[in-house]
Parts: sequence; structure tokens; C-alpha cells
Amino acid sequence: MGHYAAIWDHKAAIEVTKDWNGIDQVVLRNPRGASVRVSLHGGQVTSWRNDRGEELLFTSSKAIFKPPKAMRGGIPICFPQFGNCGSLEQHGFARNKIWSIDENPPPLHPNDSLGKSLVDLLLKPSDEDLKCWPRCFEFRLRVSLAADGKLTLISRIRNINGKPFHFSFAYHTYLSVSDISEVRIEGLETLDYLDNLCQRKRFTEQGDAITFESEVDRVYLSSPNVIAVLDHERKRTYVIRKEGLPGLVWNPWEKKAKAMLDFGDDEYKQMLCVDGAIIEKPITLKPGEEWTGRLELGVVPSSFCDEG
Ligand SMILES: O=P(O)(O)OC[C@H]1O[C@@H](O)[C@H](O)[C@@H](O)[C@@H]1O
Repeated sequence: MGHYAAIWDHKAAIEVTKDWNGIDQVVLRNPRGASVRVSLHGGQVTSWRNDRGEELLFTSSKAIFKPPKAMRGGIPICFPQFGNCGSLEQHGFARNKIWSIDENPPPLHPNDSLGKSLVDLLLKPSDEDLKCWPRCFEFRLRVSLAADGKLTLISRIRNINGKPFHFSFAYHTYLSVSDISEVRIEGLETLDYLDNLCQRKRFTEQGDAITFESEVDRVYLSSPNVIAVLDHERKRTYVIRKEGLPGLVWNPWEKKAKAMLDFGDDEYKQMLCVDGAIIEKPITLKPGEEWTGRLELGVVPSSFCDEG
């Protein structure tokens, strides 16, 4: 890393281009050729490629790339509501808004910048947002790509004045997998979850890793800081690190996929959403308070070693 740090110009590794709708998108690159693309539409990460150019996030071939709808795939940001338990549109409005680049963000820990290509984004409520959700907030999102190819998202949500408010939140992370039937999740065994397919009834995972044979839509009530998604066919393991974010696991399976306009009929086989999310216990922010939610995604070639 020291060698790269001496010759690699991180500022030059950041490029702002236009996306398919003429909206700015930011491309981050690292010295080994990995890349990340972030659209200002929704602050959504739309691509994460490793140093061999392989795409690690799922995007539907039928995705609708048109605001105000969020593109199906990548990592949509769900805020101030995740899901449909609330008065707002499903998953809140943040994923459908145009964010700006934050040229002067409040500092984060130096480890969150050093040796990384990164961009800071900012969302403030518009007049229209304030009509449906009258809360004064600033949402800062840092997206960074490390020299080892890890992708990190750090969200900082601040109540800038007025009354306390509550929110739920998610990094709705669409992982690209070879075949959902060959995938398993380790780290959620024995945990309690609410099953969205059974009127949110509470169940406990059994001792085995989670595998997939039908639709899954589960809200986990707690989660360790590290979980792993093992893809046997690709001999690839996603290592997901998160802090203070329980989560959700979702695959629509065939019937639901067919009913979705922006999802190919068979594409459920190639995707798995494993979200870092705040759902059951919304966060409360008093005036002046800030909440931070961090997600780090990495990929290792071999099977998962529990470091958490
Ligand atoms: O189609 P949307 O709004 O992006 O939501 C996709 C899925 O998001 C998941 O979080 C929900 O649990 C699912 O029920 C939902 O279908």
C-alpha cells in the first residue's frame, strides 16, 4: 500500500461523468483497476467491479433508468423509511432524489480517507420533501474504494434543528450471485427474524447456514458485525461488515420476479439482497444529534473465516 500511496493520485482517480439521463455520476478507481460508480440520482452505487473487471453487484436487465424511480440493482439508499411501515412511499424518498457532491464535508476519521478513492454526497430536504416529511435533516454519504477493492459506505444523518425525529434506513444491497440455489449465508444462524411473508411473525433461525429454495423476505432483529455470503460456483465469498445495522434478506423468487416490471423473469437466480438496515427500532435524533451507519463490502476467493 505504501508504494501505491507514493505514486497514486487519489484525486485523479475520481471522475465525474454523465449517466444515461444526463445526471452526474462519479466513478472511483483504485490502483489495481477496481472501480465503483455512484449516481447522484439517489446517491446509489450502481456498479462495483473488482480488478478483473467483474461486476459484483446485480443490476436487472429490465431496470428502468429514469428518475424519479430508483434503478433496480446496485445499492439504493432507503431513507427516511425502509419498507412500507410508515406514511411515506415504499423505502422513503432518498433513493429517488438528486443528491449533490459535498465539496467540504465535516471530517471523518483519517482511516476513512487514507489510501482511498472517495466521494462525499449530500442530501438536504427540498420544499416538496418537507411537505410530506417536515424534518430538518442533512444526510451525508461517503462512498469509498480502497486499494484492496473494498467498498465502504458511511452515512451520517443529522437533525439540524427543530423537533426530534425518527427514521428507518437501509443499504439495499443487491449482490450478484451465480445461482441463488448454490449460495449460502453464514452469520445469521440462531437469530430471530420477522417474516414479511407470514404477516411479520417472529421466528428463530435454526443452527444451519441459510440457503434458498423459495422466496425469502426476512427482517433480522439483530446481527453480528460480520456476515458472509458464499457463492460456491464462483468460488467467491462476500464479506459484509456493518456497525449498528441489523438487516434484511430478500430474494423475490420466480412468481414475484415475474410480477415486477423492472425485473427479468429468471433474474432472481442471479441476485440476493443482504441489507444493512434499521427497521424494527427506528433511530431517534434530537436537534443537533447525528447518527452514523457504516457498511463495508469485500470479496475473498476462499471460504469464509469468522473474524467477527
Ligand atoms: O420494489 P422495491 O420497492 O425496490 O422493493 C423491493 C423489496 O424490498 C425489500 O426490502 C422488501 O422486503 C420486499 O418486500 C420488496 O419487494
